[in-house]
Amino acid sequence: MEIQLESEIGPLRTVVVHTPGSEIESVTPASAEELLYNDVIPLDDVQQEHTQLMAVLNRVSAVVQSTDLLRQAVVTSEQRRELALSLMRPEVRQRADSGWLRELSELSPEAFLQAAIQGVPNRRASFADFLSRRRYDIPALPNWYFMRDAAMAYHRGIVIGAMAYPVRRNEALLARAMLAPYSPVIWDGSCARDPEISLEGGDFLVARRDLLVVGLSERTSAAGLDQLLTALQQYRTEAGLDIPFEVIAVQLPHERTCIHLDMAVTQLDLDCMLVYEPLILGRRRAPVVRCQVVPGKPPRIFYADSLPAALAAAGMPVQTVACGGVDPVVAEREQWLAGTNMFSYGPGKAIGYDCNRATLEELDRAGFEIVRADDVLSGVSDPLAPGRRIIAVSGTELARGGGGVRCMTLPLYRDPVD
Ligand SMILES: NC(=O)NCCC[C@H](N)C(=O)O
Repeated sequence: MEIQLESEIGPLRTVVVHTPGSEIESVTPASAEELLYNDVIPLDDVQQEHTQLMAVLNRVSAVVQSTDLLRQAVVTSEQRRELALSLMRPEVRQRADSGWLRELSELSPEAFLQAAIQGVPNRRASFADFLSRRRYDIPALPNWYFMRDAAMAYHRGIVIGAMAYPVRRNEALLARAMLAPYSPVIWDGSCARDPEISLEGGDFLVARRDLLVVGLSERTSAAGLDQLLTALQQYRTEAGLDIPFEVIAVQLPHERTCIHLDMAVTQLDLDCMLVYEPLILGRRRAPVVRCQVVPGKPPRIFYADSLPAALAAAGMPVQTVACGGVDPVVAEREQWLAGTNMFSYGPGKAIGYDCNRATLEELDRAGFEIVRADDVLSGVSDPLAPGRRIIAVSGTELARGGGGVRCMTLPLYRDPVD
C-alpha cells in the first residue's frame, strides 16, 4: 500500500476508517467525560451512520478498514505478545503472568485485534486487581473510530500522534503497528512520555507539500510541534525536498468545543475554507504564528494577522465560508456538532453532516451543490461529476462521540492537485 499525500483536497485514492464496534459500549455516564465523549451513544445507530459514510466513501475511493491493515502486524504469536504487552497499563504489565500472556498471544489475529480495540476486562486475578476500580486490563478504545487523530500522512511518510489524553494513547501504538510496515515514520509520538509533548492529527493540515497548517490546541502542544518540525526537516532533506517550507500555527483556546484545528477550519477547495468565524476571523480570533524554514538557516517565526492573511501571504489566498452562517447562536450550535469538520475527497468536493443545516445553506450560497447521501448511493447523483459539491451524511450520533467526518477519516493517498 502506497502513501502519497501533499494536499488536503487532492482527489482521494485511499482512506482508512474504523467502523465503531462494541468498544463504544465501554462508555457510561460516569466515564463519558474521561473517555472524551459528549454522551452515551447507541451502537446500532452509530454503526448505521458509519456504514452510510463508508458507502459514500466507497463511491469515490478505496476504503480500508483499520483491522485489515492491522492484521499483518499480528500474524505471529510473538508479534501478538509484544503488542499485547505494549497495550497493557504498566501496573497490569508488571503482574502479567506467563499463562495469561500465552493465552493472549495464542488468540487468532482476528480475536486478538478485537481484544486490542474492544479491551480486555480486568481479570481480578489478585487482591489489588480485585479491589481496584479499573474496568480493563487492556483498555477499550472508544475513540478509535476517529481514525484521523493517531496518525497523519505527509508526502510519502507518516507521523504517529502523541495523544494528549491517556484514554487515546494505545491508539497511537496501534496506528504505528498498522502503518509503519508501509512507509517511513517521520516522527513517532506513540512512546512520548513527556506530558509537555502532544500532537494529534485533527490539528494537522497539509495545505501544500511546502505548507502545513497546525492547530496548537488542547491536544497539540508547541513543544510537540517543535519536535515534529525538527523531524520534518530531516525527512525533507532525506526525501530530496530541500526547498523552503512554512508552518502556520493557529493558537486555539483550550476548550472542549474546539479540541482540534479541524473543529475550527477545514479546507474544501484550493481556494476555499470552511471556518468557525469567531475563532478564525472574529475580533477575538485565535492568534496565528508563521514559521518559515529555509534549509541551513534558523527558522524565522513571526505573528500574522489571521489564518486567511497568513495563507494569502504564503501564496494560498482563500475564500471563507462561515460554519452556521451569520446567526452566532446557530453558528455556535453547529460548530459543536462538527459543522466545520468536513472531509474533502477532491478539489471542491467534501462530505459533512446533514444535521448542520445553516452551514449547508451557507455552502449552497457559496456555490456548492448540496447532495443527499442517499442520492449518491442510489446513483441519482454522481459524486465525482464536475463542480463543487457537499455530500450530506447522517451523523447526529457519530457527532456525540465528539467529532465529524474529517475526524473519522485517515487519507493515505491523494492524487496531486493541478
Ligand atoms: N479530529 C477530531 O476533532 N477528532 C475528534 C475526536 C473526538 C474524541 N472523542 C476526542 O475527544 O478525542
